[in-house]
Amino acid sequence: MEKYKVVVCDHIHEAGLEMLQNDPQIDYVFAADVDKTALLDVIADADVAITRSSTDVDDKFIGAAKQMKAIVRAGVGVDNVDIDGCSKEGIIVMNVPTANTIAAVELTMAHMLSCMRMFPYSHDHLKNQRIWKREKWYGYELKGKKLGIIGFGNIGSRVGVRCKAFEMDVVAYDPYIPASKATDLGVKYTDSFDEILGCDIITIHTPKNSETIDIIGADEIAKMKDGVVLVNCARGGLYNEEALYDGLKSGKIRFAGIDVFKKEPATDHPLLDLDNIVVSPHLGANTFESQYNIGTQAAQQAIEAAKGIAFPNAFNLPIDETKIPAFVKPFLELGQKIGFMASELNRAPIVSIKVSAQGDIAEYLDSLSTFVTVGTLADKTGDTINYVNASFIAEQKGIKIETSAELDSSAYKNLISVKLTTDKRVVDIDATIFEEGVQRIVEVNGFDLDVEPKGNFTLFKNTDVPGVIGKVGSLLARNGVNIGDFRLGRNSNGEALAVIITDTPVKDAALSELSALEECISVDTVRL
Ligand SMILES: NC(=O)C1=CN([C@@H]2O[C@H](COP(=O)(O)OP(=O)(O)OC[C@H]3O[C@@H](n4cnc5c(N)ncnc54)[C@H](O)[C@@H]3O)[C@@H](O)[C@H]2O)C=CC1
Ligand SMILES: O=C(O)CCC(=O)C(=O)O
Repeated sequence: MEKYKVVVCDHIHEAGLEMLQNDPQIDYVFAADVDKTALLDVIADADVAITRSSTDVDDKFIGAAKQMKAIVRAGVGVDNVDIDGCSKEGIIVMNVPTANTIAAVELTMAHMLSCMRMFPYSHDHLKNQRIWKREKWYGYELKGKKLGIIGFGNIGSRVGVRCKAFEMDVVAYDPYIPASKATDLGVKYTDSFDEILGCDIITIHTPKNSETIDIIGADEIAKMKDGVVLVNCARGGLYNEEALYDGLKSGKIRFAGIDVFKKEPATDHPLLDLDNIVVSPHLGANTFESQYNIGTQAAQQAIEAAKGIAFPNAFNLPIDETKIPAFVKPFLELGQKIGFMASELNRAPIVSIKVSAQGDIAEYLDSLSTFVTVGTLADKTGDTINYVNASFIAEQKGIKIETSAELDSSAYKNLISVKLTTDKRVVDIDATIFEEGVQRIVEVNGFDLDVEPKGNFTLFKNTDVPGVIGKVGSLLARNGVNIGDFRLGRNSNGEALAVIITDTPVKDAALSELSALEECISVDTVRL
């Protein structure tokens, strides 16, 4: 069995580590406590690395990662990942985009309220200095204040919604969204940065890049209202730190709530000397809920990437973004996944791969076919497959690749089908993505299904007679296997196909028992 090395470079939730531990094909190394120089040796033969903001993926890291296929940034910001450098070495960079959104939103609210009511200071006064001085702690209300949000993405937009509930007058500045994204939420949209600078409170939620570094500097602060409040729970350096310090020192900025610093850890930062600032040590993602979500999603993405099943949330897939619209990208990922699934269900020398598409995605058949081929051949040909060499390797192996744009005859807006022919049999899988981004396998070998391509799959085909579901259920229970989901498809030949998704992989002994059932036609497993 092929094994893959995944190095966890920073702390992630235990549940994510367990997922890596429980996958028989993954050898994982927990290196969060390893010194960053020693880490370079640990990653030398790694297939995938999971990183957070404490690990910079810079030229040293990339140079040391000789076999790396992918990096999963367990969080949103990839400003500490050299994406171009990774692309040059063929390393795919992924993030986990929305798992910590709510945690960052709520921390922003905590900072905003702390700035208005100064309660970290009054808390310290009472708790640590034992002073009861109510007249010292007059603050301000959020109600009626004008809030300027710079960057109206996942976090900024949710901050906007919460601030509307506080009866604030909310205005968003984000040149990369349609105005309706704000106005639909009852938030005013502006394309005037000066309007934002004129607000009572300003909060920023953009990525950190060449356009946003120092987006607020001395000149912008000079244009602000006296007594403005600034919040930054996005990235250090979006507000120029020297200008922020001067503004706070002079009292032009009344208060600031800051979670992030240009250089972290920031234990010796001049901003910490001021007494009109509330700070936290980059805690935007620090809730148990978000760490669970990020840890498990990062582990899932790392497993999929290591095996070549899919590269979800990738930044640098070899796709020309100007030629391939955003809605097609998830279908490419899905195509790779069902290509992988088809080849796992049909483990024999491959004769041909046929990729068909219906709907608007049919225009992008060549790209779909490349991704399906990568998934199908991932680690099955003894070669390292990537998006550049996939069709070349297929050709070298004598595998015929066919594509076809089908007529729109199905009930689905877009449908991708993979038909994998080996010298033993044919496996045919159809899949789609619904409007909400939900991936679904809708047909396997002529059996209609409705199942998410994720988890430990056992495909049990049987003669369609009464009592089989009960037998299969109790057999698995006897073998200590818990069923998470059970989907059934039937055909007109008196056969049924059960797709059983289990919490843990079904072991060989149980598979043999399943095959021995008199109704059984075939049993296959695949882990996605
Ligand atoms: N403090 C913490 O622990 C955390 C920090 N973050 C950071 O928060 C920030 C926002 O994250 P998300 O909302 O998830 O990202 P997102 O990608 O959903 O939203 C970012 C928004 O910024 C906009 N934007 C880009 N350039 C802009 C510009 N020049 N002016 C105005 N808007 C611009 C984009 O159009 C987008 O709508 C990121 O920097 C991320 O790294 C995220 C999670 C936790
Ligand atoms: O967990 C981390 O590394 C911090 C979270 C963060 O800043 C992000 O997701 O962008």
